[in-house]
Amino acid sequence: MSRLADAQALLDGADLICSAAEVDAAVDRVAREITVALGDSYPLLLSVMGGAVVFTGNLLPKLAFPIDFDYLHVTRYGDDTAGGTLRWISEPRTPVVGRTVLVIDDILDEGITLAAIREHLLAKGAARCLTAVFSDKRIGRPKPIRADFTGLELPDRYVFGYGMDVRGAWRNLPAIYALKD
Ligand SMILES: O=P(O)(O)OC[C@H]1O[C@H](OP(=O)(O)OP(=O)(O)O)[C@H](O)[C@@H]1O
Ligand SMILES: Nc1nc2[nH]cnc2c(=O)[nH]1
Repeated sequence: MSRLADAQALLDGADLICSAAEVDAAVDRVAREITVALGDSYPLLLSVMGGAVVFTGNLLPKLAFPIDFDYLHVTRYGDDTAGGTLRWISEPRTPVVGRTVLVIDDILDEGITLAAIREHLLAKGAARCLTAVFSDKRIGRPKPIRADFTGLELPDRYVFGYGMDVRGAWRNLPAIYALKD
């Protein structure tokens, strides 16, 4: 099959688990919560590439207070559906020393990625490191970190859409889908 046909077959065989309207409502709520918590602190927002790109792009215009913005890039899934070793691809260029930092990511699954990022930023001198995730997967096991702001809880299935890929595809979907178990 071609890559195009492969990608279409993945979507056709998946379940819609969260509509675009539910996604948008969750992002609105998270934006309000972040505004209450951080509106006076001129935070540095760090988006975790590449999955957080859609959440970040929708969240930022809803924050009506001054922020600095930068990104970092780490990955541990690649095109796979199971996580491996965390790889740092790029560090934020903006110094974090003494800053209130808000890390923005698309999904908290086992929590390994976000816990490592938080530890790294605090070790580099961030005064405070908060985290906002678009989604938190109910994995039924303890995680090494809890997000300070969470959009949606998702079932323990491999999900995609709204920034999250399946075999590299479909980050551009406005709703959330899950592969069949
Ligand atoms: O909680 P964990 O089990 O550590 O998984 C969460 C991470 O997995 C995804 O990144 P991925 O490694 O797929 O990179 P990507 O953002 O480029 O897709 C996602 O964007 C999170 O950063
Ligand atoms: N696309 C995607 N990335 C993930 N990273 C960790 N869990 C997931 C998941 O369920 N889907």
